[in-house]
Amino acid sequence: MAEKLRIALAGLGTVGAGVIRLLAENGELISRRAGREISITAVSARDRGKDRGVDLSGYAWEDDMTLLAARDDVDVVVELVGGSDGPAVALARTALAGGKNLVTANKAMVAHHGLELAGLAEANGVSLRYEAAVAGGIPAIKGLGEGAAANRIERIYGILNGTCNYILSEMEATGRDFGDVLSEAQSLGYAEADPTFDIEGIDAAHKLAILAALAFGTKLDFAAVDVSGISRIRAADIGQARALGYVIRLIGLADCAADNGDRHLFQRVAPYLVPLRHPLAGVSGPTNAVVAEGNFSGRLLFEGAGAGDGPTASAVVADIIDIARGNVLPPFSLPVDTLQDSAPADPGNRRNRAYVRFMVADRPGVLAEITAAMRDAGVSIESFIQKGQEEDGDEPVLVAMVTHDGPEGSVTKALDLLQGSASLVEEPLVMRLLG
Ligand SMILES: NC(=O)C1=CN([C@@H]2O[C@H](COP(=O)(O)OP(=O)(O)OC[C@H]3O[C@@H](n4cnc5c(N)ncnc54)[C@H](O)[C@@H]3O)[C@@H](O)[C@H]2O)C=CC1
Ligand SMILES: N[C@@H](CC=O)C(=O)O
Ligand code: NA
Repeated sequence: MAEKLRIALAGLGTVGAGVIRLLAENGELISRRAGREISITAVSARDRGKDRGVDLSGYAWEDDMTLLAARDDVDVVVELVGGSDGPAVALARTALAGGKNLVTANKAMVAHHGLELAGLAEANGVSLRYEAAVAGGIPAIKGLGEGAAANRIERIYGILNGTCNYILSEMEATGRDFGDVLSEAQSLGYAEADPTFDIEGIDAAHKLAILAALAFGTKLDFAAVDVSGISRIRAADIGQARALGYVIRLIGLADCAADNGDRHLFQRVAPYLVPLRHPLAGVSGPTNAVVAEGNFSGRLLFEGAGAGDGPTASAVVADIIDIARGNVLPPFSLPVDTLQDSAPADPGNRRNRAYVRFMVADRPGVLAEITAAMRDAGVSIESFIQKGQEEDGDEPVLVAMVTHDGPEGSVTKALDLLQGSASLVEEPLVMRLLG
C-alpha cells in the first residue's frame, strides 16, 4: 500500500464531527478503496474542551487554523469552518499556496473566492475539491464535472437548500408555523450558522453560482444571481398553490445563451410553483435535487440528502478518497484561465406564468384597480383567487392570480403601475411557475 494520506481537519461542528465518525466507522473499507490508509493528524476548532461525542485524543490540536494548514505532517487540509471570509479563507490560501490539497464544504467561500483558490490550486499542482459544498451528500459536482463532461449543458436547476425545503414541505404537510419549523431545522443541523443565509436564498445562490460556472464554463459570478427567499411566503400561499395543483419550492435555476460570441448568464434563486407531476414536487424534507439538461445525455436528475452530518461527511470523504487515488482535476472542470466572461441576462424578456399575490385593504374598487394595472401592462390573467374575510373587519385580505404565459417584464410593469397604491398593504409577492 502507498504511504498514508495525512489529514488536517479544521472545524469540528456538525460536519467535522460527522467526518470523524465516518472515518472511524468505515475506515478500513475506505482505505482499501483509496489504496492507502487515510488518517487524521491534527484538528482545530474554536473550543478545545467541548464535548462533541467523538474521540479527539489521537490527534494533535492547533488553536490557530493557519498554523494547522501549514503543518509539515499534512497532505490534505479539510475546511469545515464556514464563512466567506475570516479563518476559513486564510486557511484555504495557506493550504493551497503551501502545496497542500484542500477539501471544503464551504459554498460561501467557494462562491466568493473560488476563482482565486482554483488558480492557487492549479499553480501548485494540488486539488481543490468541494463536493459537500453543493447539494450536500449528492455527487452533483462529480456528476456534472465528470459524468456529464461530454455534454453541452443547456440548463441547470434544482432544490439546493435543505433548510428551506424542510420548512416548505413541513408547512405544507402539517400547517405548522414558519418559525417553529425553522427552529427544528436548526436543531437538526441543517441550517447555516446564520439561518438568514438559508431562508433568504443566499446559501442556494452560492451553490447555484458554483454549479453555473461548472456547467457553462463561465467565470463564477455570485453577485449576478437574482435572489429571493422564502420568508414572505404565508401558509395561505401554500394552500392556494396546492388548490391550483402546485407545491412551492425554493428553486435555483441557471442557463447561458451565446449571442455572437457574447455569453448571457441567467441565474435565479426564488420560490417557484412546481406542478405536482414534476419530479421536483415530490422532493421533501432536507432532500435536494439537481437537474442538468445535457445536449446528448438528456435530463439528468441527482437527488439525495442536501444537509445533515452523515450525508455531508460522505461527500467530504469521497473527495479525500479521490485525492488519495491521485485524481487531480481542474476545480471547475476547465483550467481557470479558460473560463469565459459572461454578462447577466436581462430577465424582462423571459416568458413564464406567474402567481402574483396581493394583501389588500378590503374595500370596493381594489380588484378593479389591480386588474386595470394588469390590463395596461399587457398581462393576461388565467385565474383569480380572492380569499375574503370570514366576517366584516379591517384585516387585509389575500388576492392572488395566476397569469397566462408572457414576458416577465409585463408583470414588473403592472406592479410598477400599482406602486404607492393605498389599496395594497404590503409589497406584492411574485412566484413563477416552473416550466
Ligand atoms: N450542516 C450541514 O448540513 C452542511 C454544512 N455545510 C458547510 O459545512 C461547513 C461547516 O458547517 P457545520 O458543520 O454545519 O457548522 P458548525 O457551526 O456546526 O461547525 C463549525 C465549526 O467551525 C468552528 N469555527 C467556526 N468559526 C470559527 C472561528 N472563527 N475560529 C475557529 N473555529 C471556528 C466551530 O467551532 C465548529 O467547530 C460550513 O461551510 C457549511 O456551510 C455544507 C453542507 C451541509
Ligand atoms: N444550510 C444548508 C446546509 C447544506 O448545504 C442547507 O440547508 O442546505
Ligand atoms: Na454534493
